[in-house]
Amino acid sequence: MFKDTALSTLEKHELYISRCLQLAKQGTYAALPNPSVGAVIVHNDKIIGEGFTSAYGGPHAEPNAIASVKNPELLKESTLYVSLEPCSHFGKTPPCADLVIEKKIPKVVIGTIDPFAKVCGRGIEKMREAGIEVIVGILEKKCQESNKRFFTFHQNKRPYIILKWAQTADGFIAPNTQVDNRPFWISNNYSKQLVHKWRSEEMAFLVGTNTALKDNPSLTTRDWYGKDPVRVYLDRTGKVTQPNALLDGVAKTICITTNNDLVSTDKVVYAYADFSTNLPQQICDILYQHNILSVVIEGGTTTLDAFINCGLWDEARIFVAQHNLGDGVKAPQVPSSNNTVQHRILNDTLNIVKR
Ligand SMILES: NC(=O)C1=CN([C@@H]2O[C@H](COP(=O)(O)OP(=O)(O)OC[C@H]3O[C@@H](n4cnc5c(N)ncnc54)[C@H](OP(=O)(O)O)[C@@H]3O)[C@@H](O)[C@H]2O)C=CC1
Ligand SMILES: Nc1c(N[C@@H]2O[C@H](COP(=O)(O)O)[C@@H](O)[C@H]2O)[nH]c(=O)[nH]c1=O
Ligand SMILES: [Zn+2]
Repeated sequence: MFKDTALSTLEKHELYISRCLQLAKQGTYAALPNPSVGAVIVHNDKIIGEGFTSAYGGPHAEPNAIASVKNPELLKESTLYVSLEPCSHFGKTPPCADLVIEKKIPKVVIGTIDPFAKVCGRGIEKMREAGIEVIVGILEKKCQESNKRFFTFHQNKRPYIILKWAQTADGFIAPNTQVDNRPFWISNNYSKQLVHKWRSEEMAFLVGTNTALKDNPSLTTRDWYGKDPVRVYLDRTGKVTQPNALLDGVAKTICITTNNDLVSTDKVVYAYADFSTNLPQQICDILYQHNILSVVIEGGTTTLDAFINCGLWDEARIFVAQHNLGDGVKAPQVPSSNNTVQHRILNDTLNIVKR
């Protein structure tokens, strides 16, 4: 409640949309591949209802916020604040724009328009046609950033791409020769656990052929609670064979290959790519077709460099350990960015670089 308020109308709009963003954060990963949205219902400068998107397939933010209002009679005199345009289509749930109209909410303030082709302004249009006052574009950039995977997917027709690797202080990701079938570990156990948290959050993890062969990686979520990501590996000529861990069938796995004749099984889905030209873009197209909104490129350097060289990445998460290796597989380098944040994880440094 604003008593003796000095806030302008715009400041109030920004305050409530900020609250929507706080709420939306709680649903970010569970809602995928849907966006996570926050909604706040305000009556006479007082919040009377709040909600955010339920786990995928469940109700959206608006019905959750509406259901939380104790006295539904007040809806007719309230403003609905929502970080993303209310939907206008029948998906897993009915259109939220219809519900807003049905509940006779007279005013709606929206953070940003929905880039999804089936909505994309139609929710706004529907509500305006029903006589609702609709304001659009409050904290627009922040609202888009809050659903960066969803926006990248629908606007750029590719997943949000996170490059990730661990390197020694002197810039190596592995020794030249390593014990077969086991990764050479560089980062510490807490960093490793954080990576497993990311595995539970992002939709896919991808490795190159040499990494699949040398490390025999599982790419599953073991040191954190949650789902496994879709595992993706490159295998131009069919070098990765049983008993590689990537073929154990415990999680959906996509093999990108030049072999057109391979028939997908319950363990591996084969996807064709021409490795001689712009492979990263083809990988993006394949992941887009599989409805994958985010991918972590785990390495190795050849694979990471391929994405860096064609500018196909959004974020890099680089663990730097304190010890040296002297020689080995050189770590990739991303162009320096003034959008870099550094975290300390015991004796590791984690640099998060955004393009
Ligand atoms: N510290 C860390 O965070 C990590 C370390 N690693 C280490 O990295 C090392 C492997 O790195 P690296 O040798 O660079 O290999 P990669 O794992 O990146 O695999 C590269 C191979 O993939 C195939 N390929 C073909 N075309 C492309 C293309 N356009 N882009 C990418 N790959 C292509 C090639 O194999 P082909 O010729 O058969 O087609 C190529 O040699 C391992 O020792 C592993 O342990 C790996 C991941 C993370
Ligand atoms: N060596 C190294 C990493 N290696 C990455 O982890 C993969 C192994 O995954 P899993 O088999 O599921 O444990 C491996 O193939 C490579 O992609 N990661 C890191 O965070 N730090 C490290 O020092
Ligand atoms: Zn909706």
